[in-house]
Amino acid sequence: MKLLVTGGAGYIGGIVTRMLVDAGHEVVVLDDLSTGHTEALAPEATFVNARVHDAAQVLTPAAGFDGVLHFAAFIAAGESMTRPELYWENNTVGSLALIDAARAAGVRRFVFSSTAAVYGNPTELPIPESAVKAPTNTYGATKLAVDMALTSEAIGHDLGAVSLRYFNVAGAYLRDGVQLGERHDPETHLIPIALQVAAGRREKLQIFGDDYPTADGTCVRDYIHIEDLARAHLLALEAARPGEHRIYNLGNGNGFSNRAVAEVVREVTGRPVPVEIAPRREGDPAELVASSDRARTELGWTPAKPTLHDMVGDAWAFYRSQILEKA
Ligand SMILES: O=c1ccn([C@@H]2O[C@H](COP(=O)(O)OP(=O)(O)O[C@H]3O[C@H](CO)[C@H](O)[C@H](O)[C@H]3O)[C@@H](O)[C@H]2O)c(=O)[nH]1
Repeated sequence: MKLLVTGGAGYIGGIVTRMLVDAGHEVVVLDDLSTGHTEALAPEATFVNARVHDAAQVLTPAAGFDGVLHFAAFIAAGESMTRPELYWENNTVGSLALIDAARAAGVRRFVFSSTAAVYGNPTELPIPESAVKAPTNTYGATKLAVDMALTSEAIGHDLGAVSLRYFNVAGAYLRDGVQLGERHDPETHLIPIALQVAAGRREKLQIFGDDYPTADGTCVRDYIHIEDLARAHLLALEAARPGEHRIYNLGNGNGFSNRAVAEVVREVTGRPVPVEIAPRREGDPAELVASSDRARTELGWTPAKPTLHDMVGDAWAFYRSQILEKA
């Protein structure tokens, strides 16, 4: 297929692009490099430096695109509470412009990066796709709005849409001499920050809140390896059917508290990770654990690296070779 990948210079979009190219697809990457890195771009893909808002410049009827995979977004849940306008403008307004462009260009398949954050504090665990959607942060709300727009688009204009609701993505892609991993600036995600502490680049890990209604009082998340997550995108692309909006949770169904994550980082790195309890971060749900039964049944998706040790091990290998050794 000829595919447009937005956010292909990011952690997840960059890795999915490699896998799409390896599978024989022709890929054009659209990314404004606002948070992405040129090193993450797959050399086989054509790169266009533009915002998703301007996708119509590339996504023309004459260009003959079969599908769009839409990763480009702002993703820091904490920041989305202090700068919500950025998130609505980039994540929602930008996505609506992209959907318009896709419609005008006759694109039949659309795979969207949705999130566990759409559920807010879940009323049932593990969380099925049918659970109540009540986001507690703006990030989740901006993504839920796009999910709803895709449902309308599938019904109204026969789009084949798939939303993949990521739980917490971790690990790195370490294959064929290519090393791609998580690198945000500034870093806000738990595992990369804990690795910076283990590496001595940061004094301590601040854990945001220990008074949540969980076993040890810290928030609980369900981690998924980037390779398993990426593979689900290729399956989703094949599964897209005109007039249907399919939605799949992607996680392993195992909850790890923030304290437990710090412990796994200590075990894997063999280094101390001093922890300090800090105030809660605005907008954080207490516990997010996925039921991914639908993805397993309908997509035939099976995670190959379900353990947090594997994820942290790969993230640590990436961090040491790509960040510490090149610094
Ligand atoms: O220095 C830190 C960083 C994070 N956390 C805590 O660690 C947990 C995980 O936080 P992350 O920022 O790593 O990720 P989120 O759980 O906020 O994940 C959200 O954002 C992700 C993308 O960034 C995914 O989309 C995911 O589905 C969505 O829920 C949260 O309890 C957070 O408060 C800390 O205690 N200290």
